[in-house]
Amino acid sequence: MGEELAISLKNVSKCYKRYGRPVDKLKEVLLPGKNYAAEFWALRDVNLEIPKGETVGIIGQNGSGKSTLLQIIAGTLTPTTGDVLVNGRVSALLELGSGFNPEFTGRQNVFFNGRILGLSQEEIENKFDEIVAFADIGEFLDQPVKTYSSGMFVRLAFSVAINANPDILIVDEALAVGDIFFQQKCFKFLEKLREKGTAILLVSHDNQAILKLCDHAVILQHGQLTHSGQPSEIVPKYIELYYSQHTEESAPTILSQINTIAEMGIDYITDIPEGFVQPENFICEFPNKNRYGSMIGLINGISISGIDGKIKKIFEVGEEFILSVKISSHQVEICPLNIGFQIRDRLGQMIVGTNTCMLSLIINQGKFGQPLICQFQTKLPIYPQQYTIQVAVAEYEHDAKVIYDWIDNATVIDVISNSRLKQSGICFPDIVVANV
Ligand SMILES: Nc1ncnc2c1ncn2[C@@H]1O[C@H](COP(=O)(O)OP(=O)(O)OP(=O)(O)O)[C@@H](O)[C@H]1O
Repeated sequence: MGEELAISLKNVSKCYKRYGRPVDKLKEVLLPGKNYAAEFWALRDVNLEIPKGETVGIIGQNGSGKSTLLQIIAGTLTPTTGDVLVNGRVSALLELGSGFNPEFTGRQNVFFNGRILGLSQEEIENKFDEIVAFADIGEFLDQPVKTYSSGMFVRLAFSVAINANPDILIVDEALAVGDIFFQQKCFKFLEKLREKGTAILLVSHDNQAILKLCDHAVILQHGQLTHSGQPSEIVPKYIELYYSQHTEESAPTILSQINTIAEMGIDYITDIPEGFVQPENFICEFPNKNRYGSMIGLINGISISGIDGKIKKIFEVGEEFILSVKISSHQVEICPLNIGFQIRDRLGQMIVGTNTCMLSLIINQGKFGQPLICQFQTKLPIYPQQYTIQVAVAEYEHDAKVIYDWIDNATVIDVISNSRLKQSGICFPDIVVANV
C-alpha cells in the first residue's frame, strides 16, 4: 500500500451465518459437516481507499452494513473474503461501551481503554488530565461506568479515543449521543486531528455533520458501496435514494389521508391575496438528476424576483425576495399541500428553509389539474455568497416522508454586499450594538 494511504480495502465481503432457531447452531456444533445456517452477505465486494488526513463519511440506511465495515477496518471482525490494509494506529468508537469494563470506575477505564487503544501506562498518565478535562464528567469519574448515562459514557469514550494519538479514528454514530455543546467540542477536535493527518471515518445519520466534516462520502446500500464522491453530491444523492424508496411505500396511506381531509370540507383558497406579485417568468426546466418524488403533485416552475415582481438573481444582504412556486397535481387532488424551499450554501449545507406546514398555512389545490402559485416573500438575512435554492411539495407533515416533487439546486442566487466578508450563514441585517 502506498505510504500516503491510511486504509485500503479490496473486494471486501462479509458473510454472516443466520440460524432460524438457536438450537440449529447447537446442532451444527454437535453434528459437524451439516449446515443449518443460511448465508447472509452483509458486505459485498467493497473497494475503498482512504488517504492519510482524509475524513470520509459513510452513509446508509439501517442494516446497510456500515458497522460491519467499520468493525472490519478496526480489526474486531474478519472479512470473509478480500484484503484489508490499515496503515497506522486505529482508535475506534464503535458500539457504546465496547472497550470499557462496566464494573470499573471512569478513572480505571481510562487506563483500561487506553491500553486497549495501544497507549503505554506512561502515555496515559501524561494524557490523563487532558482526557478528563475534555470528558468533563465531574465527580462521576470515580463512579463505576455502569452507572453512567449514555451521554457521559460517550464523553469519556470519545475523550480517550481522540487522545490516543490515532492515525485512523473511527466514529460510529457516537457523536449523536452527546449534547450539542459536546458535539461542537468534538467537531473542533476532529478538525485538529484532521490537520495533524489523522484519517477519520465517520458513520452518521446527521447529513449536516457529513457535509461539514467530511472531504469525501460514500453510500452503502445492501452491503454494496454504490456511490462515492464529494459530500455535497453524495448527501443529496442519499436523500434522493431515501425518499424515492420511502415515497412509494407510504403513498397509499397518504392518499387515504387526503381523502379524509377532503371529506372534512376544507375550503379552497381562491382569492388572490393582497401583496401577491404576478411573477414575470418561470424557470421550468430542471435537470432530472436533481429531482425526485412520487410526482403526484408536480412543480411546474419557479420564479425568483424582487419586491417589484421583476426577475432577479442578485440580492443585497437583507433585501426582500419573492419565491413563487407553481404547482399542479396530475392524479388526485392533494390537500393541504406542503410547499417549501431551502437555501443551501456552496458546501451544500442547509442555511435556512421553511414550508407551509411549518408556517401552519393551509394551501389547497383549486380545480383538479389547475396549477396554483404559492408565493414566499421574505428578507434574505444571509451573508454574501452564492446559494442554491431547493423547492419541494410534499405531504402536510412536519417531518414529511412522502415527497411528491423535490427539486435540488432548482436555481442559484447571489447575495452581495459592499463588505469583503466571505462566509455563509444567517446574519443579522438590523443588529444594533450599544457601548454602555
Ligand atoms: N452477527 C451477525 N449475525 C448475523 N447477521 C448480522 C450480524 N451482524 C450484523 N448482521 C446483519 O448484517 C446487516 C448489516 O448490519 P450492520 O450492523 O453492519 O448495519 P448498519 O448499516 O451498521 O446498521 P445500523 O445503521 O442499524 O447500525 C444487517 O442486516 C444485520 O442484521
